[in-house]
Amino acid sequence: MIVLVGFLGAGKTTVGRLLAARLDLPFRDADHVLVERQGRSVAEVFAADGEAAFRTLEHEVVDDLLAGEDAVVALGGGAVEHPGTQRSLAALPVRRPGAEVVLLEVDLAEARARVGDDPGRPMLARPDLAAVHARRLPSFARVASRVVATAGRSPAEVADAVLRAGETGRDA
Ligand SMILES: Nc1ncnc2c1ncn2[C@@H]1O[C@H](COP(=O)(O)OP(=O)(O)O)[C@@H](O)[C@H]1O
Ligand SMILES: O=C(O)C1=C[C@@H](OP(=O)(O)O)[C@@H](O)[C@H](O)C1
Ligand SMILES: [Mg+2]
Repeated sequence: MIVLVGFLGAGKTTVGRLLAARLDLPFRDADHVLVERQGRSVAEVFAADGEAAFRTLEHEVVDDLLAGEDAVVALGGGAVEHPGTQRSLAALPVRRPGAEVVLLEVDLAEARARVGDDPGRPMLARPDLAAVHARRLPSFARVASRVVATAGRSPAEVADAVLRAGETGRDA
């Protein structure tokens, strides 16, 4: 199992799909599963129930995916903010030997350039997005067993780097 973490716009969903095709594994995206279960979009859940409720729903989805079939799993950028999700990710290598949590790195400016003002990503409306980015960095670093830079790389090149990083833990 490969689990992709990283800030919104890092390319988790895009690269995850490519990786799954290369590895001949199913692709699972926590946001897609949540939307399917809720019958509502991410933006609708944020607007009606708030971010804290979204994080609880997200945690349930992530735990199910981490315990489920072998797959490439893309998480949402804020999943690591939930303490239960942090614990589940930290426990993954023990529960599933060989499983990897891969951090796709992206700085805030690049992330913003990639996603524009996508109304499907309600976090973009936050005035303190820079602080959100900064406070997630230690959580990403704590849970990741591999780190892959995405700046200046196409999604296919990032997928290559993820596979290469399997040998060293870092792609550079
Ligand atoms: N390495 C990359 N370089 C440039 N654009 C990218 C890259 N990876 C993803 N993108 C683009 O950035 C946007 C966000 O990608 P997405 O896969 O949804 O990221 P995430 O799931 O991490 O939020 C999409 O428009 C996607 O095509
Ligand atoms: O950063 C965040 O808090 C979020 C990121 C989104 O996923 P992506 O990282 O795939 O955009 C999605 O889970 C939701 O909009 C919240
Ligand atoms: Mg995504």
